Amino acid sequence: MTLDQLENQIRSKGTFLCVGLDTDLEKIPGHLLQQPDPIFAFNKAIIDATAPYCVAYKPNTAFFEAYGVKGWEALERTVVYLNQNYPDHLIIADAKRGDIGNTSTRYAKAFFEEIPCDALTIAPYMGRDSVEPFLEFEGKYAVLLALTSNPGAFDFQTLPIAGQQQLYLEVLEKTQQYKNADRLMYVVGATKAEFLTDIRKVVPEAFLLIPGVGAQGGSLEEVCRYGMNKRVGLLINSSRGIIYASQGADFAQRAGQEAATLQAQMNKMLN
Ligand SMILES: O=c1ccn([C@@H]2O[C@H](COP(=O)(O)O)[C@@H](O)[C@H]2O)c(=O)[nH]1
Repeated sequence: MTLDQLENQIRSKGTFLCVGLDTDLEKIPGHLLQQPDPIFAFNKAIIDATAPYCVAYKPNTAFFEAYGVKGWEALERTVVYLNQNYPDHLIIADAKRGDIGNTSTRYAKAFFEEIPCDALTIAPYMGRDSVEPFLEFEGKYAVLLALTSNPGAFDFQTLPIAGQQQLYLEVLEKTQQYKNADRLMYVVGATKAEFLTDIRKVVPEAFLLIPGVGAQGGSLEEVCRYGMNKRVGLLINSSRGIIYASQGADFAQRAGQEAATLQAQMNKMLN
C-alpha cells in the first residue's frame, strides 16, 4: 500500500483508527475455547465487526508467540484472512524487531514475505545497518519506536545526548537520513502528546503510529491537535479498549460499537 492510498482510505472512511489484536486466551469469551483455533476465531469476529471503522490492524506478536506453534499459526491465519478479505487495511506486525543487518533481513522476510504484513515495528537502537534492511521492501514500512507510551520511556528516550538534543529527537533526525526513509513511520505514545509539536518539527511528513489511547489514558483530541499533518499522518491504535469492550457473547458487537465511537470522533477531527 502506498501512503497516498493510506491517506485516501483515511479520508474516504473518516477514520485513522488502528485496531490492536492483543488476543489473550484468558480474556476471550469461554465459548470460543471450543474452536479448533480460538485465537483466530476471536480475531476474525473482531475484524469483521470493526473493519468499517478502521484503516489498520496491529497484531501484537507477543500475544501469538506466547502460544508457540499454535500462536504462530493463528497469526498467519489472521494475516491471510485480512489480506484476502480486507486488502485495503494496513497490517502492522507489532514485533519490535531489529538486529545486525543479516538478521534484520531475516526478520523482514519473516514479516513482509512469509507472514505478509505491510509494516513492522522496529527498535532503532542498533542503528542504521539494523534498520535499513527493513526499508528495502517496496510498499512496506518500518515503524520505529521513537517516544513510547510507557512510563519507562523517560529512562532513556528523553535524555539529552551529550547535553544537546534528546535521544528520541536524535532518533527521528538521524533515521530521516537513512536510505528509503520515505518507508519509515514512527511510534509515539498518545500519553506523550505534549511532545508532538517538537516531533512534527523534525518529521513533518511522516506517519505516526500512536498507541496509548483508551486503556493507557492518552487523549485522542490532544494527539490530533499536535500531531496531525497535511496528509493526516496519524494511525491511532486502541487494543484492549476495543477488543475487550465485552468479554461476553456480545464481544464482537461491543468491539464494533467502540470502534464506531472512535471513528465518529476521528471523523470530526478530519472535517
Ligand atoms: O509505545 C508503545 C508501543 C507499543 N504499544 C503497544 O500498543 C498496544 C496498546 O494496547 P492498549 O490495550 O490500547 O493499551 C499494545 O499492543 C502495546 O504493546 C504501546 O502500548 N506503546
